Amino acid sequence: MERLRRTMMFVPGANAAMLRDAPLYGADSIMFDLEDAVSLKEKDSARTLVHFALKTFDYSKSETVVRINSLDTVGKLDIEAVVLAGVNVIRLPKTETAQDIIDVDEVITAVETKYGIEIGTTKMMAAIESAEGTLNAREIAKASTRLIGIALGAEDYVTNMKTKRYPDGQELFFARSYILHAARAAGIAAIDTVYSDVDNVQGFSREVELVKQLGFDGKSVINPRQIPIVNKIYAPTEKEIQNAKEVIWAIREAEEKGSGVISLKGKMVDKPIVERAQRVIALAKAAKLINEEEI
Ligand SMILES: CC(C)(COP(=O)(O)OP(=O)(O)OC[C@H]1O[C@@H](n2cnc3c(N)ncnc32)[C@H](O)[C@@H]1OP(=O)(O)O)[C@@H](O)C(=O)NCCC(=O)NCCSC(=O)C[C@@](O)(CC(=O)O)C(=O)O
Ligand SMILES: [Mg+2]
Repeated sequence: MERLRRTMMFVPGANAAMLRDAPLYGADSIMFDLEDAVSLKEKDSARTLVHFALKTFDYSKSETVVRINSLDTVGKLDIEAVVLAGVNVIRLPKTETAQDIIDVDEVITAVETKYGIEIGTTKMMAAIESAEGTLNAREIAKASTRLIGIALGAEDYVTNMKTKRYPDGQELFFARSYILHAARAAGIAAIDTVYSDVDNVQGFSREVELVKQLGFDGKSVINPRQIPIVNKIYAPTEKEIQNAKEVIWAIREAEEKGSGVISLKGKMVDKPIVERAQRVIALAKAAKLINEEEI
């Protein structure tokens, strides 16, 4: 079953207390930031802190992600420190081209080789934060077998587009749609961007509803208070769960009978319906609306 990534929580890499407490909030992925949430003079100490946090604290209930700096600054040092500490995923910010991904992939391979780590262990994500990156999203999403997803970084993107964020999100519609299509065509995850106004629960909820409707796997978040809101919106309804269970039971029955055609209440059930039902069940389990053994 594919991993759920409803929430990917940014944790500033220089904040030791936040690094320690990050696993308490139940984010599907914890994203330690060495890039824009860390000032220039704290880059080295944040890298060391994140390295030791990864080795010391128990993050096993979440996926661990580190947002590195670009390779033309201190990115290589970031990669070495976090690959050695066993991070699950490296997120490259401000990805412009497929070559950016290939370059980072090569550095990761060199580090894995140096430390005897199996090549390919460390996965990658690309954050797309500009017009150029958006237009290249299709090639970016297929640039490395390490890639598990691509994400929109909307604050940098709207700056590049000479606009700002509006409550209805119209300014992001093309980027969201294109990034989502690029991710789906490559068979990887699509993660929506952050919502910076932490206290605006209504605005945040509206945005989560929108990106769920579009098809995003989840959202980058910046504060633990945003996690239960995303989880609640991504949780399937009772009716959706019941329908999904009936679809799964119908496939099982068809398989037992050796029948290739699945029918439910007189209607044919085909592969996409089964896939959607499986995702509903995975989301319901993650939201603890049904237990693991139930289906
Ligand atoms: C927003 C705020 C200052 C609010 O502070 P507040 O103090 O009001 O928070 P409270 O709710 O009161 O905190 C209650 C308790 O939770 C703890 N707590 C809070 N946040 C926590 C957290 N993140 N991790 C662990 N712990 C946390 C806190 O320590 C306290 O613990 P305790 O004292 O024990 O009770 C704070 O959250 C925060 O700093 N967020 C991270 C910001 C950040 O990383 N920005 C960079 C990434 S975006 C970017 O770069 C743009 C982008 O690149 C994005 C893209 O690419 O997608 C693009 O272009 O769009
Ligand atoms: Mg950014």
